[in-house]
Amino acid sequence: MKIRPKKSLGQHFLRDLSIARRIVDSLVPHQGFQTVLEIGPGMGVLTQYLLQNDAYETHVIEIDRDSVPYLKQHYPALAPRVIEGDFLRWNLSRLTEAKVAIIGNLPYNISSQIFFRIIDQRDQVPEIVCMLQKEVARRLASPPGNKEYGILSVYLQAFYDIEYLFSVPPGAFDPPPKVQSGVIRLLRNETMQLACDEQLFFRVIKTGFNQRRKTLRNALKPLGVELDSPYLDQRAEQLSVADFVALTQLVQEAME
Ligand SMILES: C[S@@+](CC[C@H](N)C(=O)[O-])C[C@H]1O[C@@H](n2cnc3c(N)ncnc32)[C@H](O)[C@@H]1O
Repeated sequence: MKIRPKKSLGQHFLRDLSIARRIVDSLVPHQGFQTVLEIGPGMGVLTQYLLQNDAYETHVIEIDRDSVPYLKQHYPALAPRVIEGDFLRWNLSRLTEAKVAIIGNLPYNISSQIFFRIIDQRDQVPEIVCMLQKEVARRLASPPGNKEYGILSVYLQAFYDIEYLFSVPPGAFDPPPKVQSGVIRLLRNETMQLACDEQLFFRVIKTGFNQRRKTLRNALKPLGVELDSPYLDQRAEQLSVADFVALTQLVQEAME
């Protein structure tokens, strides 16, 4: 018996097995993790290939109550490692204190929230491979100076190197989504420590992009600080992560 797809849970089941294998093969096991957590396994199309790899132990977290018994029945070896729960309310430390790689064909309606949760737990997450709406995937991997570059691109690129891997057409799913999909890989950039206050960094980025067509001189007015910097003549979408770090340091000094 198959699971009837629920729109509210963003369920579009991948039915193209060659794509499923390609997604799982995109994980780079030498990243120093022995545990993989799959978000939203559904009927296990990715899980079946994850279970074939002995380099790591696979766990899954699934919110759908119909999916949990399905997975336990079809993959008995996985049964003790099926978590019934909401990833957005769940801490990785409940699973292990060690590193955990994350994989998933994400529910597109909550993909940004999933990334914010991962950023909060980033020191435990060396690698993420996921499929999401193509437009969002492109945006996250976009370099500065591009219209696609936005708030979440800068937040994530501060901590991860992001690579757009390949696109997946709607016909590969049941039911087909209305949009194209894209697969990305994020590798934790250990060398880059955030050399500024993190909360302020997030605030500067958010404020700058809130009025992304304006120069930062105008867009950052809500911060209420007097600044003098060439960055102010640019727009938020033109600044790299390193530029935002430097700008945040200037804002911090001006606030002191
Ligand atoms: C796009 S489907 C992918 C299903 C399966 N991995 C596949 O590729 O066919 C997204 C999956 O995420 C699950 N899901 C939705 N919200 C979730 C949440 N907050 N936590 C965990 N799983 C969730 C859905 O029930 C669904 O199975």
